[in-house]
Amino acid sequence: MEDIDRLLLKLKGYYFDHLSVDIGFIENLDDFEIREDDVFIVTYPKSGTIWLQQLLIPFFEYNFQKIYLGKRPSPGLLSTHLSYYLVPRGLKNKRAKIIYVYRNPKDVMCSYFHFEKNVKLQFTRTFEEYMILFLEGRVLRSLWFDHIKGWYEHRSLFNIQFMMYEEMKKDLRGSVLKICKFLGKELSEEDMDTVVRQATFENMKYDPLANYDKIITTAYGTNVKGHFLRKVTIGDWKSHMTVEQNESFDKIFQREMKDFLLKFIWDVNED
Ligand SMILES: Nc1ncnc2c1ncn2[C@@H]1O[C@H](COP(=O)(O)OS(=O)(=O)O)[C@@H](OP(=O)(O)O)[C@H]1O
Repeated sequence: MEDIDRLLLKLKGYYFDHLSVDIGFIENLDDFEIREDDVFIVTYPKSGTIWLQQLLIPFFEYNFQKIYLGKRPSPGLLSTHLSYYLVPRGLKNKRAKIIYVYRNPKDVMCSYFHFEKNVKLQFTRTFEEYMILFLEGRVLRSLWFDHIKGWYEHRSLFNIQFMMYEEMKKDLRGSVLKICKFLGKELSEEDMDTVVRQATFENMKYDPLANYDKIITTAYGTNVKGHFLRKVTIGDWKSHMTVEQNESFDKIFQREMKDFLLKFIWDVNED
């Protein structure tokens, strides 16, 4: 598993991408200026980052225009995969709002596996090997368990709203309403329809500005296979994991997530 370590760079106890990390920026992250009208999307990879961006960007355009264009030229919407302890001090002072999106980790793992396989030429892992790395946190952005537990257990430090990918999938409109409430904004029925419509899979899949395929090709080259919006489903893990793999995953999950309060949805038929 040595080549994994060549692709990853551990800084401050967290795995970054060796090729693209800006070490100076990470070293000085604590001082990064946070403005009160910033909104951060925080996720472990493959949990719905781009989806949330797609929801919030039109949302800002339609409703936050005055605030954003008048007050600050830089984007007020920022996304990060960082662990709670690495983010700027200003966020820990509850200066800005954070939306944390989480997804059941079996589907995260499968989505991540395909992503790595499709974009990285050097990636030769089998699913079995990747699962071991994922469960040990020897992947880009480190251990899923640490990420979600860190953010959730330190939630009182932040102005944070937790959103579940699967709930968004089952009730996108209800999820947008929840986000509106958190951001203290009201959408007209018409704006709500537009926001929801723009963030549906059907719209994003064929919109080159939303489906991320071009961005991925620019970042990783034209050898990239597959599509960024891949399965967009709940329970895809069932078509990847053997019964034994599932049992060993469950064992680790139960040990790591004992007493954890947030619930997860593992199956498309589950409420
Ligand atoms: N509109 C919509 N509806 C449902 N699901 C969606 C949507 N947009 C993105 N996705 C799915 O989110 C997965 C990618 O997650 P991220 O955006 O967090 O990836 S990344 O970490 O920023 O690379 C990836 O999941 P998989 O399809 O399971 O691979 C995307 O398909």
